[in-house]
Amino acid sequence: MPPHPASTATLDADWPAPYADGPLDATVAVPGSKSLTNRYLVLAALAGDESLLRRPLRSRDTLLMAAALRSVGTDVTDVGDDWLVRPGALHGPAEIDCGLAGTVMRFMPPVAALAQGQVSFDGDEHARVRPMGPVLQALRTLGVQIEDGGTSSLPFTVHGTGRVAGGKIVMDASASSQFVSALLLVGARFDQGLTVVHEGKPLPSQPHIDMTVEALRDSGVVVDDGDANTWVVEPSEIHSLDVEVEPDLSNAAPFVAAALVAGGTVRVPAWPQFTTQAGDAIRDILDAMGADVSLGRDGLTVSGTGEVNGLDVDLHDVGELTPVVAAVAALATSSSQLRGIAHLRGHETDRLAAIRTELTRLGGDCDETEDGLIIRPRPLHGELVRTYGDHRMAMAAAVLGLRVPGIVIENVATTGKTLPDFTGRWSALLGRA
Ligand SMILES: O=C(O)C1=C[C@@H](OP(=O)(O)O)[C@@H](O)[C@H](O)C1
Ligand SMILES: C=C(OP(=O)(O)O)C(=O)O
Repeated sequence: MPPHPASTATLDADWPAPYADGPLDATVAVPGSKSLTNRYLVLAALAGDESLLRRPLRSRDTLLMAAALRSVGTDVTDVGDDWLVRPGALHGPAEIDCGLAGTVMRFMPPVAALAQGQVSFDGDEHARVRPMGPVLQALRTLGVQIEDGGTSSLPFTVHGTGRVAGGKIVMDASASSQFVSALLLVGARFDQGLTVVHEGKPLPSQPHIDMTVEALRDSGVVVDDGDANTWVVEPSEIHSLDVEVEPDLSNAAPFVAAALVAGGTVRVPAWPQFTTQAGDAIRDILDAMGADVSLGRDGLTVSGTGEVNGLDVDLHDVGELTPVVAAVAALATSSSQLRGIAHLRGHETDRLAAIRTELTRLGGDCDETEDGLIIRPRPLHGELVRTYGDHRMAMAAAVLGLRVPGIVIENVATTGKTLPDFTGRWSALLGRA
């Protein structure tokens, strides 16, 4: 399929990460949450009337989601900083480019099942090895016809008939919480609603499922999540939304971690006091690693001295933070163990292997365990850090660069997956133009 414009925005440029030669003093405005933006987009496309998403994230993953929804009949229009979403009759034929976005490749097939016609999906080369099977299998169980050449992965084609009867599905979502979220987001539009039961090893990223349930309830959908690993979505209309998208707290993580690593203070305005974003956990993590962290009405303030403690932490709920936490841990004065993150092997890249390999190349000491990483701080040296098309590997390398002279980040534009102008924002953090 021809590349979508949102897919061609990456330049392979290597970027010398700036070294911090003094304490930081910066205020960083962080753009909207990827996870919230893409949930709101899907719900707005399925709603009965038009929705307004205020200050959504515009990055590769969300532009791909908007493009995917447009291609099946939804009108997504820029209104200043906002997006006006007008739902239309869902239809094929359409070709959807998922890029490397887990949210697009998992959330869109159930939407395509509600479209009349054929919808084909493909994405980046690595997207073809990200786990996808349980979503396709669940849709087949519900009677949806899908062709995937027997691979249970991208590329595949969904043959929608415009309606899905619904009912109950049992799936193993231990590889990704997005399998559950994907089905819950559309369940109210199935004739009988939908019951999803997870059976298997523990679910990762539970806060992301809670975020889905809250977004559904904000749209007037009745969801019963009272029993563990079971969600019941009543059939109903989906109400239109008028929502302000919170800043992306996982994208904020490298910026606030910088205050601990380099010393000084970093403030993030509009940090929500209550949130379903898993990335909020960075506050407790940085506190445990030695930062002074305070959340007030004006936002979050993180201060540090440059002295970092190691920690033992279970990141099962918030795997997104792993690369940045690993970078901070590599600069600590004692060892760290990061647990509960075996599922990161199916993320943008095999993140456990990528972190171990790159820290080792820099002179670090990092071991992979069955479900995580052990990091023993060692003096690190400057080197090209490979990013494997993973935005969070690039952000982690920038954190290391604050304290290790000579770090160069390969393909820094990969950060555009979830954060526009990362290099400009990172330079501004250090007071550089
Ligand atoms: O639903 C979401 O928005 C997400 C869920 C999580 O996925 P996994 O459960 O696959 O880790 C998270 O890591 C990802 O960045 C975003
Ligand atoms: C795992 C991530 O993304 P995705 O939504 O593509 O799964 C991530 O952003 O860290």
